[in-house]
Amino acid sequence: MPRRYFPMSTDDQLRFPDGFLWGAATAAYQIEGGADAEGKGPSIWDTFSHTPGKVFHGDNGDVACDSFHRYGEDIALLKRLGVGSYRLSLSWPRIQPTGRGEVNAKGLDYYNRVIDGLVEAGIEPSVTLYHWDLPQALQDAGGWANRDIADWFGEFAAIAGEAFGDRVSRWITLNEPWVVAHVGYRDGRHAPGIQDPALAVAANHHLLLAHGNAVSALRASSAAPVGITLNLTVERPVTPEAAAHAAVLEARQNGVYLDPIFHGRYPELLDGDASFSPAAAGHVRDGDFEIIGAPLDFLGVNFYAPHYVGMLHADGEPRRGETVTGPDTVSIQPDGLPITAMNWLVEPGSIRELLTRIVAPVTGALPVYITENGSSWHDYVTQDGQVNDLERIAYLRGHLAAVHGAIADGVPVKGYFAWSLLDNFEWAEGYAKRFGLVYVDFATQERLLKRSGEVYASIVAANALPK
Ligand SMILES: OC[C@@H]1[C@@H](O)[C@H](O)[C@@H](O)c2nc(CNc3ccccc3)cn21
Repeated sequence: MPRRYFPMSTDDQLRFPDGFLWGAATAAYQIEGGADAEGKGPSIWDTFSHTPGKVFHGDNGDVACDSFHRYGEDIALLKRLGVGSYRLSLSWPRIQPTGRGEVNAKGLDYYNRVIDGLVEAGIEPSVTLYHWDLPQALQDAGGWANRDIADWFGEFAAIAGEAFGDRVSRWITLNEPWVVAHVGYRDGRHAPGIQDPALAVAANHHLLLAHGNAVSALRASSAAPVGITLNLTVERPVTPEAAAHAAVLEARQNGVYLDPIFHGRYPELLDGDASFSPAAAGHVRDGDFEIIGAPLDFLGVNFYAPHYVGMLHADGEPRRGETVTGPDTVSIQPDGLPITAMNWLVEPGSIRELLTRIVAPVTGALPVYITENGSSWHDYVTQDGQVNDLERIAYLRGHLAAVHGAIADGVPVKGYFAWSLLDNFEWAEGYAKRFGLVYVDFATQERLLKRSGEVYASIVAANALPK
């Protein structure tokens, strides 16, 4: 990969390339509330969050950050941050209450208000079509395990493209299809809460078909660039013996999306493994890879933390910091690395490794956006009304420096979206885990810019990271 030179740093700061896109991200179910407002149909997360035992503390997204009503406050906060773009997602059941056919005009009206407000504020709308909140009526028809969903999603994409395509600056078809398939259908920690590897591997393939149909539908209805967002993993073997296992884990999470999209096949490393490879499970039909491989304008990458993996000791006993993950494998929490409130490791160099070792060899000159990166900490408001989230600031600075390093290595990273603009509904963790640059008091819905938000705003304004 050619090393790209531009005056990227001076003695006291790391300067990002001119035109680098700074943003912040959210998702519909996590911030909107208005769960049944103005004709919105139920989503699988409405169902899941109201199912006892599924979400911490019994939390749900009925109100969330009340952005259905307070989107103007959110836009004002985006302006305060000075970001060039806001990554939001559309609630499919707010636009199509049953996921097929009838369109809810009031649902379109809401997103028109938000998108018009962003455009008026000079902030580019980066719109994710699907961020996990499937219409419940489609789940009742099999959800992502039903191959017909590829057509249902294509229809939804066409509606969105025709309604908003004249003002959207970039489209993301899916957010993290791996989580949708494997956390929703394999381990069941997320909606729809299914634990069935066969359905998970089917969903893996149908999500890609749906993605391909959405690319075509958006191309027909909007001039804006189109991409997909993948949560790619960095698996670090702690011994040479664990290297093969690490490669399999990366194939199971990265390869099952990167390879079909960019290489027209599933990972050879998974050949014969019907529980992870849709090809081995018999889901691939003639013409599928032509649909899935629709050329993209960019790749979105979500990344938070690396994983360390090793082999179980001969005595079969996991050591301190080791968790058994298979007959002879363990995941490892290395000593000495900070961990966030989500128990995720803080190791900024891993995002540079992800971009240089895993992404760039596949995407080449294709633009890459970090569509999510951030951290959760035990934030609180001090007596003098501040949130001094120093750990989040350290995480942010470390990861931006590493992204800067990847750019210097020649990876064409064109933008960075902080996760998240707001503290919000953190899926199965409910409101207990805060990722926002803005603190939300859920009792009053008051928003308060954290110290990290102030620091991010200064980085954005300078297009540089002070050393
Ligand atoms: O958990 C933080 C965010 C979440 O709020 C976003 O909606 C979602 O896009 C997101 N993805 C990840 C990374 N991947 C992941 C892996 C397993 C379960 C959940 C998320 C983190 N996050």
